[in-house]
Amino acid sequence: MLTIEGLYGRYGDVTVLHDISLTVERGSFVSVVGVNGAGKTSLMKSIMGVEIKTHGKIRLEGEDISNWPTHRRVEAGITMVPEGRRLFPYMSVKENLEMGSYPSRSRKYRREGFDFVYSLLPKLKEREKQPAGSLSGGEQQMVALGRALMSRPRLLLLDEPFLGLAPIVVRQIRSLIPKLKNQGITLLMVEQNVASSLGESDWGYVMVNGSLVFEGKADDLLRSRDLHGVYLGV
Ligand SMILES: Nc1ncnc2c1ncn2[C@@H]1O[C@H](COP(=O)(O)OP(=O)(O)OP(=O)(O)O)[C@@H](O)[C@H]1O
Repeated sequence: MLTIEGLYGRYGDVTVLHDISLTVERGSFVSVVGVNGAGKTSLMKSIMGVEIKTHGKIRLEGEDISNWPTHRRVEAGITMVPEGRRLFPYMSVKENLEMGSYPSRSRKYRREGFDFVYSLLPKLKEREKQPAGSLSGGEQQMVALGRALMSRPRLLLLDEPFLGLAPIVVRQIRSLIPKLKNQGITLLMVEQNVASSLGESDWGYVMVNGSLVFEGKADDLLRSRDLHGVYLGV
């Protein structure tokens, strides 16, 4: 679904991503884990084509999208749930969801988007008239996820979806992952929370200082001493 080869990313003169190569198989769930400042968000932004200047190849189902503008990448089926959710707090849940749809497309298309999101996240239907800012952190994360799903993505990027959430809410969000996979959605998640992300994923990468330093089956990585070394410095 997604192949990245020899990717470098920079802000101005400062290079923060170094020679990244990564593959996400269609229908899989892949995690990239790393500590604060490792470059996880920069990787997500590179795939979406926002903010960061990149050099290297990004391919979606074999097609080179490296130089495509962001809107074209979204139309091709990639969407991102950004770190910190970035909701519009004074707008209703429904209006926030609508922001993830295409105003230019038919009403039927939008209705189908809502049907899809509400079938996966029924609680949002109950809350659709409520201002998004009045919801709990976990519910807001669901709205951010729902907004990303409105465009019916093939590849969903999740940037630290568990940040600041209570363990019970983390479990609720994790339980959605198999449902998303059942809908044919491929997932790439970046997280600091190793247990919550790797635990569910098919394949994992470990990022340190803007480079991917190990990869492997999630279970093997979770047991590896190297991973503990990255996190604990031992
Ligand atoms: N817009 C920007 N301009 C300049 N440098 C940036 C910008 N955004 C991030 N950086 C730098 O790039 C590096 C990687 O940051 P990034 O946000 O990608 O890391 P991260 O792993 O997502 O961290 P966090 O968990 O804190 O979100 C850091 O050194 C950061 O200071």
